[in-house]
Amino acid sequence: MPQVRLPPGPRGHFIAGNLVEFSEDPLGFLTRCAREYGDVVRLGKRNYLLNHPDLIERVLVNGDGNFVKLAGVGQGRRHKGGFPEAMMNSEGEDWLRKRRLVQPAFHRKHVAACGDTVVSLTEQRLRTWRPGEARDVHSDVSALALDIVSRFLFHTPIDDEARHVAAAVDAVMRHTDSPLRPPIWVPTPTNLRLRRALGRLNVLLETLVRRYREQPAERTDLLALLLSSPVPLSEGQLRDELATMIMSGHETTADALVWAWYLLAQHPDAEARLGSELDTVLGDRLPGAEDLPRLRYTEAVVKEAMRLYSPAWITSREAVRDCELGGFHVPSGTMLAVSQWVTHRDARYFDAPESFRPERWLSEDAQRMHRYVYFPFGGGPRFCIGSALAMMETVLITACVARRFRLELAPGCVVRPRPALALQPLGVRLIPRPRARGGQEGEVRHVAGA
Ligand code: HEM
Repeated sequence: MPQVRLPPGPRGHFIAGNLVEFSEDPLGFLTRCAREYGDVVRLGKRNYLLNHPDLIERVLVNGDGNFVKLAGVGQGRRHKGGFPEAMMNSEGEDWLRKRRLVQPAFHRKHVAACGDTVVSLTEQRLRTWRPGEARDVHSDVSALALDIVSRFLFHTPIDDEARHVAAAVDAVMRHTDSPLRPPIWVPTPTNLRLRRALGRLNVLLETLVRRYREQPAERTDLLALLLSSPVPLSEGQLRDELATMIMSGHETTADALVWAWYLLAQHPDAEARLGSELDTVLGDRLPGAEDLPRLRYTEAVVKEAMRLYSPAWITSREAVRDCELGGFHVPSGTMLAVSQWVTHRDARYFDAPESFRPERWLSEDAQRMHRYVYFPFGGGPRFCIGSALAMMETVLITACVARRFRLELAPGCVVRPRPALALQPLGVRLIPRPRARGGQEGEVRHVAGA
C-alpha cells in the first residue's frame, strides 16, 4: 500500500481544531498558515488550504472531475443555505442547464449597451455629493450598484424598495460573518433577522415579476430569458435566481469600488495619474463603454484594488474522490479552500505585495503572470458570470467620480475589512473635493431603461 502523505498545518485545539482562530481573524489566520506551512496546508481533518496557482487552477478548472462546489446537491439533495433553486447553488447537469439559460443575458453587447446607463445613474448620484462633506460612500455606492444591476437584469429600477434588498444583504453578511452559524430554523436573533429580511425580499421579487409580466415587450434580459425557459420555472426558481443575481451582482461591485477609492484617497500620486489619464482621454466629456480600451490606468486602479481587497476573498470546492494535490493525499470529502486574499498578497508572485501600485498591471510582467495568481472572479466553469459587467461598471464609475472629485479620508475614520460573504469595507468615510480640471458637469446622455 503506498504511503499516505498528509500536508502540514497548525495543530489547533483538540476539540475545536482551528475554528476559534479562524473565526477571530480569518484573513490573518489564513495568511499565517500559508506563509508558515506552504502550498498545501491542513487546517483540519477534512479541510485544506491551497496556495499555489497550479493547484488553484487544478481545483477550479476541475479537468479531471474530482472537485465540486456543492457535493451531493442535485442528487436528490438541495443546497442547505438560502435560495436553493438558483444556478449559483446548483450542481452538475442542473447547474449546466441553468447556466446555459442565463448566459446570453451577459453577452458582451448587452454589457456594452448598459454603459450609458451606468454613467447617467452615477452622474445623477454625484450631483448630490457636496464638496467638503464627509460621506458614507458604501451605502451610496451600494444603492447605485443595485440600481444598475436591476436595470441590467430586468430593465426595472429598484428604488423605493431598495431598503429591503439592503436589509437582506446586511442580514446575509451578518449571518456569514458570525463564527457559529446554527441552521436557519434555529430562532437566534441573527437567524430571525435573516428570515424576516429574506421574507420581505421574496415579496419584493414576486411583485417585480408580476409587474414585468404585465408589460410584454421584446426583451433579452435575464428575466425575459428565465420567463421563456423551454422548461417553465416555478415561482420559487424564479425568485431564487433573481435574488442571488441581485445580491451577488451589486454588493461585490460596491465593495470593489469603495476599496478602490479608499486606496486612491491614500495615494495622491496614483490619484493624480488617474486624473491625468481622464483629462487626456475624455477632456471635458463623460466616459462611455467605447472609452474602456483607452482607460488603461483607470482599469489598473480597479484591478489593483481588487488584488489587495478582493471582494471574493475565499472560495472552496470539495473532493468527491480520493486524489493527490501537490504530493499530498486528499481524501474524498475534503474541503479545499483557495483564498484570493492570501494568493493576491504572495510575495512570490507580486513585488511589494502589500503596496498599492496600479502601474504593475501595465507592465509586461502582468502579461506573463500565471492565470491563477490573480483570480478575483474565480476560474474554470464556475467563473463569475457577471465579471464583464462588474469590470465595465467599476471602471466607468471610478472615471465619473475621479473626473469630478479628489477623495480624502475623513479625519478619524477607522476602516476595517469584514470578511463575510464578500469582503466589505466597514467605516470608510470620504470627503469629496472638487478637481481642478474635468470638474465641469458634462452632457448626460440618455438613461437606457430609466
Ligand atoms: C466585483 C464584482 C464581482 C466579484 C468580485 C465577483 C466574484 C465572483 C466569484 C469569485 C465567483 C466564483 C465563485 C466560486 O468559484 O465559487 C462568482 C460567481 C458568480 N457571480 Fe460574481 N462577482 C462580481 C460581480 C458579479 C455580478 C455583477 C453578477 C451578476 C449580475 C455576478 C453573478 C455571479 C453568479 C451568478 C455567480 C455564480 C456562477 C456559477 O455558479 O456558475 N457577479 N463571482
